[in-house]
Amino acid sequence: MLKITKLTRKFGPNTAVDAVSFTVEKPMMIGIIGRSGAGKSTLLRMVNRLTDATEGKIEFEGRDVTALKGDAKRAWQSDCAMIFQQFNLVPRMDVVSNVLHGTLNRRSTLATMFNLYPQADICRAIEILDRLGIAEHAPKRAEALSGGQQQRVAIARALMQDPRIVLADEPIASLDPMNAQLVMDDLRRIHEEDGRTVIANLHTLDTARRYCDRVIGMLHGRIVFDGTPEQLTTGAARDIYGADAGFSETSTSTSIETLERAGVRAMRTAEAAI
Ligand SMILES: Nc1ncnc2c1ncn2[C@@H]1O[C@H](COP(=O)(O)OP(=O)(O)OP(=O)(O)O)[C@@H](O)[C@H]1O
Repeated sequence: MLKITKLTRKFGPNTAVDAVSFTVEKPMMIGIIGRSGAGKSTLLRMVNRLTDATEGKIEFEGRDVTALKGDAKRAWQSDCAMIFQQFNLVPRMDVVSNVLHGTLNRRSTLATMFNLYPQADICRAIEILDRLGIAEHAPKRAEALSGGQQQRVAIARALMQDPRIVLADEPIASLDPMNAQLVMDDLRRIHEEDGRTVIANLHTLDTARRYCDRVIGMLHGRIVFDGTPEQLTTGAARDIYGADAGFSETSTSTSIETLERAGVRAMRTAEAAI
């Protein structure tokens, strides 16, 4: 369904992404790992068409995504929603309006100017927030929510676009371990329950191993590993991080503790009461 061929992005003399090729045949959850500057963000931004490729091709179900312009490009950006490390919400706007922003690409300028949202969209936004366990925060300003809650609002905004692919650029890098787990659980559910492909840049090995069906490792803009979590041995990780024999996995660990599902549910219930 998604085919990336020799995708390259140069910034002046620096090649951020260097002839990257991979194919996603069926919906799955993919983690992209690698040290800082390996090219992970640039790769995701090219897939979403936020950044133009210098060379190479992106195809989705036979369609050349790299060639899309105007409305067709915006439609593609709805099909592959993006989630960012810093949530990118409008802080002073209420949660439900932030979620409704996910429909921006298919609304008229006039409707956007006057903040006119169809009733059906408002109901859907609340349903999505409810599914993510944060419906009770719908009227609050986004800035009043915790980081973990804000990232779940960002996920809700992405789901509002009904995307085929969800691209997440370091979605848990700013979160504490418990909230990181909630967000990763949500991304996994979005894949399993909705059949959406999730591609997430992750800065820690343990998260990639635990949540992903497939892990892609990048080093200096190139793919140096593409396999299952089981194939991601310490030796393979050492190659990805370009580390010497003293490489330690703990330096790439989030220490996400294994929280019992009941514990997570208890936290969600407590949050609902706030
Ligand atoms: N807009 C830009 N202009 C110039 N250079 C850039 C730009 N964006 C990225 N780069 C460079 O491209 C390389 C890859 O950056 P990128 O952000 O994709 O890496 P990354 O693996 O996502 O790293 P991090 O985890 O730190 O975000 C880096 O050398 C970076 O400095």
